[in-house]
Parts: sequence; C-alpha cells; structure tokens
Amino acid sequence: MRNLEKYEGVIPAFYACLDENGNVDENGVQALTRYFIDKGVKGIYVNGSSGECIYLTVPERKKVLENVMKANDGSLTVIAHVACNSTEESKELARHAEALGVDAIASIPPIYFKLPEHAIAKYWNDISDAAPNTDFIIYNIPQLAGVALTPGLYAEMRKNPRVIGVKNSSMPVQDIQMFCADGGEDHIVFNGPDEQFISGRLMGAKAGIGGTYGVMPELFLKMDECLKNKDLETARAIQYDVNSIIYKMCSAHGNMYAVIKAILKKNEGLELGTVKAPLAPLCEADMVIVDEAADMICAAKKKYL
Ligand SMILES: CC(=O)N[C@H](C=O)[C@@H](O)[C@H](O)[C@H](O)CO
Ligand SMILES: CC(=O)C(=O)O
Repeated sequence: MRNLEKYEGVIPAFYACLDENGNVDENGVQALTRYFIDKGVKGIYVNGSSGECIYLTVPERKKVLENVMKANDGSLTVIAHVACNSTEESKELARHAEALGVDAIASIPPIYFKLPEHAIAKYWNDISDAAPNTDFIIYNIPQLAGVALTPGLYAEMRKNPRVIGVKNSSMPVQDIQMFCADGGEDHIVFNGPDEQFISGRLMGAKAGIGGTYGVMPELFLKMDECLKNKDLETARAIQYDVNSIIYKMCSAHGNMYAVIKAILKKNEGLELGTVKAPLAPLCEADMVIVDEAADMICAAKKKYL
C-alpha cells in the first residue's frame, strides 16, 4: 500500500508571478513560495490553470518551477503540472520537473481536438514515462479541457503504477465518489472546485487543490481543521463566506487571477504583477472590487480564526 499522506490537505495552486514587463519574476516566485511555507499549507500545485500554464512558454514554466524549488525548504509537497498540447513539450517539462525533484507531475488531457481515449492514455503515459521516478496525477477538468476522464480511461491509466490519483475539477461532487471508489485506498482524489471544498471532502477527497486558496489559505486550512473535528456547521459557514469572496473576485472586468494578485499585494505585500495575455488585466474601475474582496477576506479571517 502506498503512503499518500504528503498529498493530504490544502494545496494551493501557484500563481504566475510576473514583473512589470509581464515576464516571469524570480523574486516573485520565491516570495510566493515562502509565503505558502509561512502559511503552513501542505503543498503547492505549480503551473496549473491558475498558474496560467496555457499562456506561458516552456522556458517560462521551467523558470517558475526552478525558483519554487530553490525557495522551498522541503516543507511543501510540490506537484508540477506539465501538460502542453504537444506531447514533446510536455515530456520536456516532465523530465525537467523530475530532475528538480518534485513530488508529482500532473497533466490535463490534450485539448482542442476531441481525441479518443486510447490517444489520451498514450499521451499521459508518454509524459509519465519521461519522469519514470515521479508520481503522476490526472487532471480532470472537462468544462475547460473539452474531454472528461471516464471510469474506463481511469482504469486504463491505473495500470501505470505511477498514477496515484485524480485532481477532479468537474462540477458534480458525485464524480469524486466514483473516482474514490474506483481508485481505492491506493489512490487519492483531490477536490477541484473551491466553491465546494467541503462537499468534495465529504464525498471522499482527502485533499484539495484550488485556484483561490492562495489569496486566503487560512480560511481553507480552517475548513480543513473543522472537517477533521467534525464541526460541519462552522465549515459550512466558512464555505459560504469563501464563496461570496470568490463571486466578488469573478465580477471584475479583468481576469480573476489579476484580482487575486492585486489582493495579495494589498493584504500581503506580495508583488506578483498582472496576468499573461490574452487574459485581461484589471481596469481602473476594478480597484473597487479588489478593495471589497480584500476587505471581505480580512473580515472572514477575523470571524473564524
Ligand atoms: C475551472 C477551474 O479553474 N477550476 C479550479 C481548479 O479546479 C478551481 O480552483 C477554481 O479556480 C475555483 O474553484 C474558482 O472558481
Ligand atoms: C487548481 C487550479 O486551479 C489549477 O489547475 O491551477
């Protein structure tokens, strides 16, 4: 039986840290890594959706991971998302991630063409073969990727002993039950949608990986603690407040990650720049939303911590 304890708990998605010219900023990456160490989260998920992976070049993604690994003192479990649409580039990132000593790599399916399952399995296994000593996590996000992980494809993938589980970002929490049942004790399921963190956990996800954890890690850690103590009422109250914060952050003209980075600057003094084109940066009017969301986060922390 595998020991998957290092993956259990709260795993924020890491953000693309940029300088004023929109290039990956080594200092920003290292500062954000130290911030997560200080907050006491279990690990980080680097270069995923929230890391704007789809809009970063291969060298930029390498630079992010290299600086994460430089700043990590070993206390954070590191999962590197390595998928690009091309198998070759994904393999290059997988090799690079293994050489840097990450705990696991993860991958979405190939996007745009709706490929048959045998082609998706081949893509994932080719990537995994490029990091033969590293755990592999399947990233299921059908609403964005255009294809869903089916029980049949998951069964096929579990023939690869490096596959340790699924990061499930589909909206039905029921899917989490299905992947937990299919994978059994030797595999792990990560909750994807932050808006249903507690529901996913109750359905069997032993961990969560999320795009909004980073702007309010304390609130997710507190929900995690409430779940452990079976204090479901408080867990639900926090979840409701967290969801109001997420809706607020999604209401700007600019992209949610631009809002998040502006909040991290205001609340935590982190300089992470804006977002990569074609994601929209903030406009002047968005600053009201940034201020409101930042205040909501402070208020919720005061209420529950
Ligand atoms: C679709 C998407 O990006 N999902 C992320 C990962 O599962 C979530 O963490 C969201 O960022 C979060 O739930 C906010 O909507
Ligand atoms: C969890 C998430 O949002 C990501 O893939 O970065």
